[in-house]
Amino acid sequence: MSRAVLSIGSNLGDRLAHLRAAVASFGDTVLVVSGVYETPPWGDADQPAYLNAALLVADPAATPRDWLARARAAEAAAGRTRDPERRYGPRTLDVDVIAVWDAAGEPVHSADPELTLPHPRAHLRAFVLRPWIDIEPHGRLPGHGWLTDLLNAEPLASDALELGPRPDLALESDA
Ligand SMILES: Nc1ncnc2c1ncn2[C@@H]1O[C@H](COP(=O)(O)OP(=O)(O)OP(=O)(O)O)[C@@H](O)[C@H]1O
Ligand SMILES: Nc1nc2c(c(=O)[nH]1)N=C(CO)CN2
Repeated sequence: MSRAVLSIGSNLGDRLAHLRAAVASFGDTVLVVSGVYETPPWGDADQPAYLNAALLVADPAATPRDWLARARAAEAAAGRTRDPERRYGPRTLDVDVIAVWDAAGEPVHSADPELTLPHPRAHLRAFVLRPWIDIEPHGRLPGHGWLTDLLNAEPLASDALELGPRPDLALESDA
């Protein structure tokens, strides 16, 4: 399994530092990094705004489970804290595996609750789709279609209008 799109987000502490550390933790598997977007909280409005970004990563040796394990390790390194009572509550770092493609370029599909692929809520989240378009303008979310169509469809269109890249913030893959 070789290629994956990851979504990273933070809304607690030094948000940019958490995102930079997440990118650094993926080392030389990182092919492309999106801009940084400040986004309104999705799913639970009573929390600070997030910084979100997307990464394209590749590693010929990595299985889908390896990407999940690396995502969890990055979250742990950021000292991720969560309120178990709040499903979509605030966090220092969230790293989600959005989609994975195998060595033949075919999208991986999985209904395993531990690793569902593509991510089951990606198509509902402008904070995932908008940064992803930065790194793959002609990308498709497997099973759902073109990223640009999804982002422009209701009900995401109104969310998307609030999303703006923060040109003052940048992620470096070797940060
Ligand atoms: N594609 C995926 N990427 C990341 N985690 C996943 C995925 N599919 C299933 N999971 C599982 O989801 C569980 C909850 O993950 P997490 O705490 O990051 O969720 P969340 O960020 O609160 O919500 P969401 O999954 O909607 O982003 C984890 O135990 C993980 O195993
Ligand atoms: N804007 C935004 N909202 C969220 C995010 C996120 O990364 N960005 N992550 C969440 C955890 O599932 C819940 N809500």
